[in-house]
Amino acid sequence: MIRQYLKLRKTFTVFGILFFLLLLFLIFSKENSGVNQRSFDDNIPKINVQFNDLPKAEKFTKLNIMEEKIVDSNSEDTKRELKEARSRIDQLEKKIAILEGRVPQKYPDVKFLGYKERKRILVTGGAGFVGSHLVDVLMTQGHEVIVVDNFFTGRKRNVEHWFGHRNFEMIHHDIVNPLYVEADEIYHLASPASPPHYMQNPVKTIKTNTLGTINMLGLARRVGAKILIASTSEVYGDPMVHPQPESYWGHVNPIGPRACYDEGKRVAETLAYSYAKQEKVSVRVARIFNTYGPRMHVSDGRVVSNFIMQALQNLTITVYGNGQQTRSFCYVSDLVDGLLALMASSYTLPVNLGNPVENTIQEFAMIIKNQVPGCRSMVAKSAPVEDDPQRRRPDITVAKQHLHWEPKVSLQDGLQRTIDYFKEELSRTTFYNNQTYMNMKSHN
Ligand SMILES: O=c1ccn([C@@H]2O[C@H](COP(=O)(O)OP(=O)(O)O[C@H]3OC[C@@H](O)[C@H](O)[C@H]3O)[C@@H](O)[C@H]2O)c(=O)[nH]1
Repeated sequence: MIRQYLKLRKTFTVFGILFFLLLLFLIFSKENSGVNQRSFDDNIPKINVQFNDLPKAEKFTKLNIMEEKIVDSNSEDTKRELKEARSRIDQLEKKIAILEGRVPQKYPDVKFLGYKERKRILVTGGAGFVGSHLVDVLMTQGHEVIVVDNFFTGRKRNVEHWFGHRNFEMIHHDIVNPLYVEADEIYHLASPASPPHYMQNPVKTIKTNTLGTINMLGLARRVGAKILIASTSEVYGDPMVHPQPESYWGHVNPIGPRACYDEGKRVAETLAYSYAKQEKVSVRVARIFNTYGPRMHVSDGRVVSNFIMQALQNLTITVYGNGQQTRSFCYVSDLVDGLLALMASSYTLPVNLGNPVENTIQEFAMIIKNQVPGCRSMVAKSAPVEDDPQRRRPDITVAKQHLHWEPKVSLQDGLQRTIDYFKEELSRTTFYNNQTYMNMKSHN
């Protein structure tokens, strides 16, 4: 009797284990298929999903049928669209292959650094326009880079070529809330920088530059990191001294529409030197003047992107006010070199980083119009912007003397690279707009 009971118990135990294993198998296979689906959905634009769901052969059959019809109709526009569609499909196929692990992700070349030279560097706003270019250089130099961004104005696309790299980490986080990570250096760039963007959400802008800066300075103190604060030429306001040296205290309207940014950055500087004095934090402060280059958003709203986008589409180039206000434009790679030089130097007071070549905005509109081949845009004046600084040009004596830095890229070269970038962005946007339209038509 006892023997029979033991035999029966053994049998039930074996069945129990088998049943448990089966359950585990079912759960895991379900989760894995979910992960694949998620990463696919996250990375492929929604508008293309239906088409991309088709097997490759079927896609090309579809395209071939379209192509035959197009050859018949002999429409140049449609032929161009088809060519773009083919290249997009190719790109998406490659992306899918990488996501499915069929081919390894290819990264830009990265130097190997030994553990003594390799630093862990935090870049706040690292998915933004300037931040992402800085991240590229730091990664290429072989450092470990942690990007923190809340994607208010930054974009994953700017850094997606590093996704999965063992030296790269991306944290979706708003620095208005505390952050606990280990770092040797912090580049604190997070903040909207385009006037229409920061004016659209002034409270958020001032919170980022005050609370966000306190959090980053607190982090630097806790982990003993050196920190570089991205300040701005806007701390000089509408300047009464020209060109502006670092010793100039500025002329800022504390309650005007730009105050959230100007005063936010002024407080950020004050905080930096307070932490340096009281908590012995090692700080660097860069006063960044107008910067331009690839990865500016097409709807960034600043003058360079606005004028180039208008010129490329033969739209009216809108000069705000009388166009006699001046600016000096620095190409983004020059700025990044300046930021790196400042972080590496022992100079702790604020440093102007910008290109001293100055133009009126009216002249600048003509420069861009002339550099876009076949541009038929008119240049027209529109309402002035409230509190718009009338003159701006950096005095870069300090940067030259202490960082041995000055800009190298001419306005013509920099603009050419930027125009090429916006051309590509425009064809991308047109393509997706057309896709949406085509999809809508096929659904009707
Ligand atoms: O379409 C436009 C856009 C802008 N402008 C004018 O062009 C000039 C430059 O304007 P932007 O918006 O590019 O930039 P601003 O110089 O006003 O501010 C910038 O200063 C330096 C940085 O810190 C920031 O990136 C940003 O705040 C202004 O006089 C503006 O009124 C136009 O005439 N037309």
